[in-house]
Amino acid sequence: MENIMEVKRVSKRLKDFKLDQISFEFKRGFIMGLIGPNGSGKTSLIRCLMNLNRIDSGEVKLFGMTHQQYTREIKQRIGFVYDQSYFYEDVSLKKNKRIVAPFYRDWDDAIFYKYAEIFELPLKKKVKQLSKGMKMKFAVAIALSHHAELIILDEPTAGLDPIFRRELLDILLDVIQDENKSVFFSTHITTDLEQVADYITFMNQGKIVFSKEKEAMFDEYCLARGSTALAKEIESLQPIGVRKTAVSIEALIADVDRQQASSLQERGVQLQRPTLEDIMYYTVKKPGTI
Ligand SMILES: Nc1ncnc2c1ncn2[C@@H]1O[C@H](COP(=O)(O)OP(=O)(O)OP(=O)(O)O)[C@@H](O)[C@H]1O
Repeated sequence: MENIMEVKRVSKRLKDFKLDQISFEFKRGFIMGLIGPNGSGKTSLIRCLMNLNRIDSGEVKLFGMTHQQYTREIKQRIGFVYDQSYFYEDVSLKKNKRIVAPFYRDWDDAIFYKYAEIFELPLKKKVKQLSKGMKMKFAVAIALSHHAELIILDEPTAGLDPIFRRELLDILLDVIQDENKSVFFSTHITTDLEQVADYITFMNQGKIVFSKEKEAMFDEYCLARGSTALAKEIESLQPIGVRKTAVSIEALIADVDRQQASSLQERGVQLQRPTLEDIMYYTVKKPGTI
């Protein structure tokens, strides 16, 4: 499958913050999740992808095109859900839809009304009268209504209740049933990514920590647990991060081979598959802190 997105050594300074040499690729037909702690640069990166932030150096290619040459064409082919509501607050949903639709060459009213029904959108209400979840649903309905090949969402599930969230994730999964389409979204809710993402891109302090296929990422890491008596054994494996209490030690380890694993288990170390949250926590956590 071809790349729908190619980001090469992208840097962007924003006062005292810097996106630093960001590189990753994303294939058509999949879901990629973007994670990272607060302030790691997820929104800034998404703004670069949308050309809302002009990059200082490097290259962003979407559908094989750069914004410098083809920004209008690129934006036609992206359904974008921004982290702030960008609709007219004092205007009804229906009117907002009428304002937005003409910007898109392939706008499809039938799809919009299909989602309006699924989401139970109160089309006559003003945007300002909607709950946060409803605003998000409206933004998603708009993003899905112009046959976009790539849907980019900045924290779409933030502040949504579990039912809304599950519905939205199902819709994103539904989008990629069409192999031509892809979804790229940032989130803090790592379990959402465990459920739906095919690829994970992890940022910290303006840099990419990794960008990997999800299952390959899980295969690479392992969580080791034991009593403090096993601390030396566990620490000799040069863990990425360690958490100690008075009685136990837990550590995230990369690239443990089978032989090492069985010898650790024989000595009483418990090994298990980490969650995405474990991987994030131990990678970001400074050594020596609790
Ligand atoms: N226009 C700007 N001017 C100056 N600094 C900025 C600007 N936009 C973002 N920043 C800074 O860049 C850093 C990264 O912010 P960004 O919103 O990209 O992070 P994030 O990973 O999306 O965070 P969160 O998870 O909290 O939403 C922050 O320190 C922020 O203050």
